[in-house]
Amino acid sequence: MQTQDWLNTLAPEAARLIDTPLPRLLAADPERAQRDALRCGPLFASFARQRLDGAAWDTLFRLAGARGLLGQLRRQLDGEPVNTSESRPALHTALRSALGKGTNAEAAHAEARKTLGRSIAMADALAGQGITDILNIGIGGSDLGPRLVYDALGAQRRMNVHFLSSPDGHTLQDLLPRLDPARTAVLLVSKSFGTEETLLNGEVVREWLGGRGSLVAATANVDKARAFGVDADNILPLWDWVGGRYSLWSAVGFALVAALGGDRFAELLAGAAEMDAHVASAAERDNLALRHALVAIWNRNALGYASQAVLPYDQRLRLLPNYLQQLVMESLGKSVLADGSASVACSTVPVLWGGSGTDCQHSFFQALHQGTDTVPAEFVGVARPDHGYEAMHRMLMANLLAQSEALANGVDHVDPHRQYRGSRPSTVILLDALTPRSLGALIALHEHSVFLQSAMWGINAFDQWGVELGKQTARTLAPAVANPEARVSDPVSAALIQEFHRVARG
Ligand SMILES: O=P(O)(O)OC[C@H]1O[C@](O)(CO)[C@@H](O)[C@@H]1O
Repeated sequence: MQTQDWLNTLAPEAARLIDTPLPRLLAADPERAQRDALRCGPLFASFARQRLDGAAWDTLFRLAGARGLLGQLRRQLDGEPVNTSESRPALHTALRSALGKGTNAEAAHAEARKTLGRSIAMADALAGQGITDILNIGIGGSDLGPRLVYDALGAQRRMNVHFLSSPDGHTLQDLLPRLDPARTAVLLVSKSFGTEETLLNGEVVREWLGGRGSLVAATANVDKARAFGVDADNILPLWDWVGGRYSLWSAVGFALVAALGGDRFAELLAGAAEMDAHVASAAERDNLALRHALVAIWNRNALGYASQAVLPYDQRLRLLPNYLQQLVMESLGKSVLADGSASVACSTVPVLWGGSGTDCQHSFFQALHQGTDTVPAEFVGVARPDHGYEAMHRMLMANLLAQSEALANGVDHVDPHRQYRGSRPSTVILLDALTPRSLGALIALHEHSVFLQSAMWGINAFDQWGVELGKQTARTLAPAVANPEARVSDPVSAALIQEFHRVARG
């Protein structure tokens, strides 16, 4: 089925529902609260407040079938070359699951198990040598995943982890005086070992180490890591079949293995594997990732919503929006078909943004409730906290639930300033507790949803050519930033660089 055909099929459903108030849909079908909610292990999700009714869901499931979405997911799990522009499989699922059939997937899983064993042994050895701190140097997928998980689960840790991503000397200036080179392991994380920010940060820190401490690398480019000065024994491999933003489960997560311990890292993998198994085997209507993806498609392509807010109501998950920004926007920010033959005939990625509750209620929620644009929201809460302040947790939960309800139901008021239109859709995800297992499941759910959305749109979720031009342009401007005499062809850049030199050099 072609894009225009499924768009045409959705259009009458959208026309029927776009002006039907969500409270009316909810009142007409109270059972949707139960029917449109699913659980997988420690994760429960309710889609009942999406602006959809039974007939629209039926249509979406029919289109998912016609586009073969779950069949395409199977191809990804089995190691087919779903990353078409780079002719590679995308086997991040093999890092945690033995679900994939066929030689590619099985070999990938075996490699991953072997490397995990090495990572655990190396991390234990570092702990035994009195290493107290890990400095994780990496950016994008080599930073955001470990950072999210460490922030979420690092309260119980055997080592501290510090993150250095951007080439901003302020971070280093603040960090290095607090670290003892003899008790710090520096971890260079770069799939390519060619990312300029990571290499520059690495050079400065290597000098600071001065031969003390340990230098460890996680990379697919072992030769470059060795040339940089990392001992072969300290290099953990990555593979071209894992995309950077999907690589948390590999040696990219070495800082987590070191800080949380091998057992808790294995639980993170097990939580993701549990979600993999669910998504690979659940029937369409019971399939959490498919539901999640179809809601995204509905909001983007049927209702035309151009942005999506992610709202964790747990401070430990405050980095979730940052993490999902890369996962979603780098994966789905595409406008050509996977085979490059044509432009996509529909809108693709929404702008993903967000912040943690309840702080966000006092910053941007005004716009969510009364702004002219509707922004679908995803609330993420945790039922059982890891503290004993019950009144605080009750207040946090009451606010999460209230916001989803208020956005949906709105309220009529004679004063237009106090009028809430309502009908603003949201999904509520509740984790039983914040554990490695539930966090693994939550992240894997989003990975699968992203792939299913890409399959609906016919785009490649696993390349990121869009980030290359900026990198190349930075290389061409670098000489002029260093030397005011160097020629710059773009007149605006030339003027900005002159202004920079005028102020910087005094
Ligand atoms: O791990 P590497 O190769 O240093 O790349 C870091 C990040 O850079 C990107 O290629 C984008 O610039 C991401 O996809 C990736 O996660």
